[in-house]
Amino acid sequence: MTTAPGGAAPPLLRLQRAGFGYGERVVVRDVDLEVRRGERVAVLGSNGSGKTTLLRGLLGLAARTGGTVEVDGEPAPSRRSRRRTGYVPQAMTVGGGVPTTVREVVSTGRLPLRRPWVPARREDRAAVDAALEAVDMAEHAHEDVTELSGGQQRRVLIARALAAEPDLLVLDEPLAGVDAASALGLARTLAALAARDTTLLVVTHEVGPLADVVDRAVVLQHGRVVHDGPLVPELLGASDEALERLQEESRLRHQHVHHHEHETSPPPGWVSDHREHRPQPTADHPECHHPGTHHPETHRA
Ligand SMILES: Nc1ncnc2c1ncn2[C@@H]1O[C@H](COP(=O)(O)OP(=O)(O)OP(=O)(O)O)[C@@H](O)[C@H]1O
Repeated sequence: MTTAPGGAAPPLLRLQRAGFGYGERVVVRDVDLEVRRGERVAVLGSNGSGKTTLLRGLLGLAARTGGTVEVDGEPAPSRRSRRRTGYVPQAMTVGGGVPTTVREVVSTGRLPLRRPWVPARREDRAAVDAALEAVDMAEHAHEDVTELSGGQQRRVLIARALAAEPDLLVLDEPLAGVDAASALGLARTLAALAARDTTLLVVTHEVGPLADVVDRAVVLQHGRVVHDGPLVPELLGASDEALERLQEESRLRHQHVHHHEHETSPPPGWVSDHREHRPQPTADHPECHHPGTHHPETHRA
């Protein structure tokens, strides 16, 4: 672990005023986000709000249009940061008709750490075993992945990411596209990972099934963070409409706070959406400025 000059460990992930997009198009902007070791953070937001782009951006799979990304205090993405970050993409299943065992798929997660042409070492096999155990798929290790349910396949992909022993596991909609029973199994798997203090960043539409897993929620709206804090009850089972309502409440609160000449701070978890909704500093009100810097640990439940 890298240690900051002051001696304190940096957050595992730190985004400062980060923006991401595609070509000329900026989709996510001005994101300040810190994830500390052991935190389990859900990224919520309605369709098209930029959740996947945020994940892809911090992994270096979408273009960074501004700001900075750091993993463990070092600029990311880098070779090192990629190794430390496990990624389970959205709606991906394993298949293609070629019979492959669960163990073979999980073992591919180990490849970035292995030297070419060198057979798997004992620690490689142990990491694969541990990953299979972590997602409760050890007893299926020799089965053909194409014959597993969608939920089981998703668990195999989580295990593949875990096989590289990442510090941070990033999952995009892990519960999407599987039946209710499989979603429950996956939620249990994630809860088991959470119990082992795995650091998780999970994009999800529905945080309800993950209520026991995540300890913090970040809500995106139109590519900006409008909430970063505890998983408040309004967010559980939040529909797109509920998220829109939260944003409107946030906007009204900010207006109210501003109207009262900053007598009070926004309630915990509410992040200033100052670009769109808050007045910018003017010659008349030079003090009217709301830095976006946010310290998540002050917002934990
Ligand atoms: N490869 C791409 N090229 C150009 N624009 C893209 C690309 N991928 C996504 N976008 C656009 O970026 C915006 C945000 O998409 P993104 O997938 O990040 O949202 P999301 O919140 O994850 O949505 P959903 O919940 O539907 O998955 C959308 O308007 C989308 O059209």
